[in-house]
Order: sequence, then C-alpha cells, then structure tokens
Amino acid sequence: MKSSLEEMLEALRRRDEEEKPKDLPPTLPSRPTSKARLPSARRSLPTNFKVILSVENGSGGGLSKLEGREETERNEEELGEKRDGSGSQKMRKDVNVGSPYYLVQRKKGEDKVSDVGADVKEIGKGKTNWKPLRSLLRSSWVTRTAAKPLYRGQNHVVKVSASDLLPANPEILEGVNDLVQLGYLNEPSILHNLKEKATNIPHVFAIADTAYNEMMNGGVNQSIIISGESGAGKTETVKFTMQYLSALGGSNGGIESKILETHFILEAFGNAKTSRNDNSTRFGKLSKIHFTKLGKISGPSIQTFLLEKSRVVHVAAGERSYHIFYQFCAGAPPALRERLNIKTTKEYNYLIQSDNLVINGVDDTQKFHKLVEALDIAQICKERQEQAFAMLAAVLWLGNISFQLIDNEHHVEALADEALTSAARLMGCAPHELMQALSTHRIRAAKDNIAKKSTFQQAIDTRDALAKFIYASLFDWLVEQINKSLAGGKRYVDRSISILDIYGFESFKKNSFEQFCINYTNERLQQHFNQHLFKLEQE
Ligand SMILES: Nc1ncnc2c1ncn2[C@@H]1O[C@H](COP(=O)(O)OP(=O)(O)OP(=O)(O)O)[C@@H](O)[C@H]1O
Repeated sequence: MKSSLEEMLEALRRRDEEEKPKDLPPTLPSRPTSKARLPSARRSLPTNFKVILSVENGSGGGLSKLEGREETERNEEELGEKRDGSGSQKMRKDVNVGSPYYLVQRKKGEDKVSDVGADVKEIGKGKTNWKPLRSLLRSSWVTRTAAKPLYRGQNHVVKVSASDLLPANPEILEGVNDLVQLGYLNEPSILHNLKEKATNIPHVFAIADTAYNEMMNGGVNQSIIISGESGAGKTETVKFTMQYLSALGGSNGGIESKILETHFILEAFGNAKTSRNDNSTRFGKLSKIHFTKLGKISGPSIQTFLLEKSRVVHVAAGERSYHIFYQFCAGAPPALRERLNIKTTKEYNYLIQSDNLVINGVDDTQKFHKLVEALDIAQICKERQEQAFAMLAAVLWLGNISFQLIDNEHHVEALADEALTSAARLMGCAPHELMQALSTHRIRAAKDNIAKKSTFQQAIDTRDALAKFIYASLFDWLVEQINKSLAGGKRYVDRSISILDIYGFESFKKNSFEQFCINYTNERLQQHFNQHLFKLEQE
C-alpha cells in the first residue's frame, strides 16, 4: 500500500511528464550530499571545551580528578558512538556538558551489578534510569559495573543511591515533538528529549551549520532561502542564522553587531506596519557573509530588491508608511526641525491616509535616536545625514502639494503654497521649476518631445512618481553607504554564504502591482522547491 507522500510524488511525476512547463526556472546546482536537517554527527571540539572528570571511587574515598591524555581520549569517546569490545552491541553514552543528567543504560546481558555500591542494584533488570548528578559533580558519568567498566582503563565507579534515580523513557520515545507523549515526564527526561529534538528536526542553526560545512569542505558558496508568508518570522530567522555564522566564523560578535546596527537603518527605511506584521519587511534582502579560506568571516555585504515604493504615497487603512517618516517627525531635534521645516505626522497628507500614526509599544522618538547612532556607526557623516533627512522632508511636503484648475479643459497647476516652496527648497530647485514640472507632462510627437498641460490625475501621478523616485533613490544610496562601511575598503574574494530574506506571500483587501510581484516571487520559489526537492527525494 502506498503512503500519501508516495501518491503525491507519483502524481507530481505524472503531471510533469504530461505537461512539461515551457517556463522552466533555472536549474539548481546539484544538491549537497549531506542532509541539511542534520548537523555533522562528529565535529571537532571547541578549543575551550573541557570535561572535568571527577568520580567518587569505589573505595568510598574522596573525589578524584582525571586529566591529561586519558581525559582527552574519553572526551572523544563521549561525543561519538563507540562499539564495545565484542563489537556486537553499540554502547550508548549520553554525556552532555551543559546538563547535569546522564543516562544510565544497561548493556544486554549485564544484569549483575554486584561490584558497584549496593544501592545500584536497585536499578532493576532491563530498566533505564536517570541519575541526576547536579548535587555531586559538574560533569561525570555513571558506570554500572566495576568488573567490566564502561570505559577502558577506568576503575572508578559512582555510588548511586536509588532515591536519586528517576525512570527514563524507552528509546522509541526519544525526540518526540509533543512532550505529552513521554511516559515519564520528569525534568531529565524533558531535557534529554529537547536535546534529541534539536538534532532531529530542521533547525535554523543546523541549516546554517550544514551550509558552513559544505562551504568549507566542498569549497562551494552556499545560499539559504528563507521563505514563508508575511509575519512567519523570516527576518528574525535571518538574525539567528547570522548569529550562528558569526559564532562559527569567529567574529567575536563584532561583525554581527555591526550587521545588526546597519540592519536597523534598513529596517527604519524599508519596514512598515502592515495588517499582518507591525514590522513587515517591504523589500527583498540578500545578505552575504564572506569568509576567508580558513573559515573566518571577512565581512558582510547586502543587496536589496524591489522596495515597495507605492507605500510612500499610498497607505491602506490599519497600516503605516515606512517607519522612518514617523521616527523622523517624532524625534528630529528642534534645530533640524527648523532648518528642514518639519511638522508633526498629522500635518502630512501621505501619512494621514491611515489612522495608524503610532504602533503600540513602539517609541518612535527613541527609535530615531537609535537610527542616528546607527548612521554614525555606518560612517555616514552628519552633513550627509542631514541631506538624507532633507529628502525625507521633501517627500512629505510633496504629498501636501495641491492643484487648481486653470482652464475649461481640466488642466491644472500646482498651488504656490508652503508645501510647494518647502519641497522646492529642500530639493534644491526654484518653486516655479517644480510647479512647471508637476503641472506638465511630456509626450513624444515624431522626433520631438512636447510639454503638455496636465489634468488633475496626471499631475497627481507626476507628483507621486517624483516622491517615490526620491525615496527609492534615498534607499539605494543608503544601501550603498552601508556596504561601503561594512567592507571597509576590503575586496571579498573567497567563500560566502548568502541568506535571502524576501517579503512573504500576502493578500490584502486591495492588492497592487507590488503584491503581484511579491506573490509571483513566492510562487516561483515554491515551484523551485517542488520541482527540485520532491524530485530528488523521489530519486
Ligand atoms: N523566533 C522568534 N522569537 C520571537 N518572536 C518572533 C520570532 N519570530 C518571529 N517573531 C515575532 O513575529 C514578528 C514577525 O516576524 P518577522 O518580522 O520575522 O516576520 P517575516 O516573516 O519577516 O514577515 P514579513 O514577510 O512581513 O517581513 C516579529 O516582529 C516578532 O514579534
């Protein structure tokens, strides 16, 4: 009888054979041989790793400490799996440096424990028990028989009191997703189960680990695509991935914190509150971490895609425009406010399209101060910062420009009011030049470009297009500055891991061209997944 997965795969294969799509996505490089969900089973020990082995010896003497070569050998053994002398049965050793609990497990045919302290006999035949060692030792293990010790060369045993023992679950229940399934729900069982789960289900650290190993061992640059619908947690997952790679790449937190600071700038300018997520990323982001041949991080770089420009001029009910506008209006210091003629958010038409001018629990003033710090860290000088803020103010004032009818043919002209003069000044042009640019449009007749007066809708479209263009250019400029700052003059030549965080699938009451692009991208990614992963699994 076929399983539902087999049936689904067969249906996919049949469909693919019947209708070969003309619009095939580009083929992916061959799949790595290791399983992305599992980190390599055996890895070298961190340099600072040390197990202090202290056991109470059988004679009932004090704690003895074993160090040196013997200890190193044991550490190696503890972390792997080893066969016993007969080679017939796998010995199970769960030694977790971070946990005070160890699994005491009998080998088949090893029922006699007479050489060990009398209490151990209480464990009972064929049963597995936990021995909490918190009160005794920081790390150690328990052996069941001194006559046939678990570790070669080891004559030490731990006396185990039956009252210290807790029942353990059978192996079949190890790593269950739902703790309720555990027969024994004691603390060591839960800790052990969590430890098993961490390595048996897909985990962001395991994926990052595999990418790193593949890059180092296979010498092939890696990509991690983080997908999921809006609000699923992609951006947060990227941060965890970076954290892990930073730890592996030995950046001592330096690179990671620099990346996070610069991400704060991108978040201010590229994230916004939507109906699904208070901090929704409104652009695609490819973060690349570059490594040296030795696997050390040499630096990161960022590439962005398709910023949702329409949000600058149109905000749906319940949403907000980009965070930066609200942070800027709330937090700009008085001198800057005066120089750039900055008002409160309530006075800008682009922002008051939605009632949501604040986000619960978010302090825009404080965020603005943090942003300025991040701009300083990104080495964007104060003069450049003010120019960038001037562009923001210009965008806001553009939204306040209104038009009046000037003839009977529905042609309009921009009103020469505070909005027009402020926007023109901030953009560095004369008010009449901006008025003309907004009130006319150019058409091509034969080989000539002719300026024609605009109707109301044409003038609004021109104004909004200008606002969107300025904002998108500002965003691109910021990304460029951030990359320059992160690179610090270095050229990256060696290996890299790229992490793609794209906007998630979304469907609003009113969807625009951006939603079309966002959802199309997500569909294509899903298609990649189906086509390559399912097919390869099937093979
Ligand atoms: N691992 C996590 N731990 C705690 N909170 C999380 C975690 N992942 C996500 N969240 C919460 O969910 C919110 C949305 O997550 P995130 O912004 O990462 O989603 P997203 O998938 O990137 O969404 P979008 O596609 O809209 O950008 C976060 O602001 C945070 O509050």
